[in-house]
Amino acid sequence: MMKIALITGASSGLGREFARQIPKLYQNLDEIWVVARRAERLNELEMELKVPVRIFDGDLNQDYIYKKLGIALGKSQANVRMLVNAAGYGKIGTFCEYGWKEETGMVDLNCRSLTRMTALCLPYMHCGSRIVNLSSAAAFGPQPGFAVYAATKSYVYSLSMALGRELKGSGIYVTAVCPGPVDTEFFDHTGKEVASVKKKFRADAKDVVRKALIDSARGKKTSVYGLSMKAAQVASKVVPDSVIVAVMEKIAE
Ligand SMILES: NC(=O)C1=CN([C@@H]2O[C@H](COP(=O)(O)OP(=O)(O)OC[C@H]3O[C@@H](n4cnc5c(N)ncnc54)[C@H](OP(=O)(O)O)[C@@H]3O)[C@@H](O)[C@H]2O)C=CC1
Ligand SMILES: CC(=O)[C@H](N)C(=O)O
Repeated sequence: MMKIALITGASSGLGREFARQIPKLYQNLDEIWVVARRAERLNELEMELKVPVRIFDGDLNQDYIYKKLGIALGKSQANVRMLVNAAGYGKIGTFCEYGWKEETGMVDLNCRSLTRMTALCLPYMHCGSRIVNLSSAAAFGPQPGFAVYAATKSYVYSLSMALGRELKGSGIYVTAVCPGPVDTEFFDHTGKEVASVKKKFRADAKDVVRKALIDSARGKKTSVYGLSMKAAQVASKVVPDSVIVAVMEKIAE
């Protein structure tokens, strides 16, 4: 059986950082499989990494990429040691500013494709395998002006928690990674300027990923980087939603 890690969204930001750090922590991997649309970026990553890389360039909102992956998983009798679902995007702005295509596009990539990828890989996962899902601190409460994005991340958080519970006993652990703002290309695609407070306090992708991998190795259900985001997580459990919405609206101004 071929031991692999499969990473979506590996052409930039957090996904690419996972591809860089995973081989340092898991030295017995035969290959790393990377998924994203920009093939040239994935080629650069392949040149950079010492472990063999298999490139799946394609759009996760289309069927063909899952078919290609499904065939490859079966043919190589893959043992998926780690699945990182990092592909995702978010548009800043009110619900009515964007058409349905953009709103449902976020749902399709952030929720649907993550769910489909997880379903595709699970039969190839065994005791000790890890699923790392990129949720966000946005999962901790509704965000006016980032409504659909925050809702998709709540979905990822909820799914990760429940799936982790269902898999209890199988030795497969699921970790929802919930960072605050991280310095990646994510904010080049948000359509609008991000709130200044989010700009000021961006975490480094390297640190977020390092912590996520340690938390995943320890079988933790969530990985929350930084004191302020940990405080936000705790606050979300005790502060009423109406207050959270009002605070998030203020932050977005
Ligand atoms: N940056 C941040 O502040 C935070 C980010 N997150 C989450 O982390 C994850 C990674 O984000 P981040 O690294 O910051 O953002 P980036 O924009 O740097 O990376 C996004 C990745 O998703 C891939 N992607 C986008 N659309 C598709 C598609 N249709 N099919 C296949 N791949 C696609 C991109 O590759 P390509 O364009 O080549 O297809 C890219 O590799 C996301 O889920 C995001 O929501 C969570 C909290 C904070
Ligand atoms: C993009 C993110 O997910 C981040 N947590 C934010 O709310 O800015």
